[in-house]
Amino acid sequence: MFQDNLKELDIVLNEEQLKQFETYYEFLIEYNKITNLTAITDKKEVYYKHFFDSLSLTTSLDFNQIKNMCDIGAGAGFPSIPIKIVYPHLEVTIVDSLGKRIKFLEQLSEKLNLSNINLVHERAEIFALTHLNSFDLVSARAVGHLALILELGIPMVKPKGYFIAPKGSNYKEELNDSKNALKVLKTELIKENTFSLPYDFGFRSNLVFVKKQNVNGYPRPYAQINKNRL
Ligand SMILES: C[S@@+](CC[C@H](N)C(=O)[O-])C[C@H]1O[C@@H](n2cnc3c(N)ncnc32)[C@H](O)[C@@H]1O
Repeated sequence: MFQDNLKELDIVLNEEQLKQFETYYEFLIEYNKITNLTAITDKKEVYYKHFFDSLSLTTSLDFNQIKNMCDIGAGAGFPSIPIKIVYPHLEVTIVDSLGKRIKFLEQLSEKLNLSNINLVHERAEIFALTHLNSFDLVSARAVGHLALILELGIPMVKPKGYFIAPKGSNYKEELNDSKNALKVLKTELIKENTFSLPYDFGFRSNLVFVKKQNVNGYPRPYAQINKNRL
């Protein structure tokens, strides 16, 4: 059962939070019939591949010490909305380039009674330019190669703040290909939290980085990022 499995993550949900996850699931499935949000619709799979997987980030850092978080390309809200349900004190900013996903998130936030949440329809590389050094934590799940998401996200992280990249089984290769990005962005890998989702739903690795100091000139315009990855 979801509640029992969450003990692995040191999470105990109260009645209200359990209901929020139920509402999240129901609204996601309903909205998914008219707008493409997720290919995963089976209830157990949504609870583990989306909710549990998102919440797994919380074992990597002490989230009580995190005040604000930016989630790049959250799509249907992963990983930041499940985290926000469990840590309501967090100020969450979601930046997604697809307006229909932001519209879904606006309605979802209302249904879940979430406050202190900013939903921005914008490309991250544009949004970042006006939000440099602003967040305690930035994350991006399933948005692209590690070097790409580091370039989009690290400029927004406060110096000494964190970036978490949830990755799959090819994480070592991506890390290897991101050595230059880490050097240029003055960022260091501090943890590799590897685990398997319950019920054999897959292998995951949450890569935790710390930004050592401010860095100027990033992110570059998207055409440049795409043409010449760091
Ligand atoms: C595959 S979905 C992943 C959604 C969610 N993070 C998850 O794990 O289920 C990628 C999302 O990133 C958004 N995206 C891709 N590139 C982006 C960019 N440069 N800036 C903002 N959002 C972006 C897309 O619109 C999409 O919603």
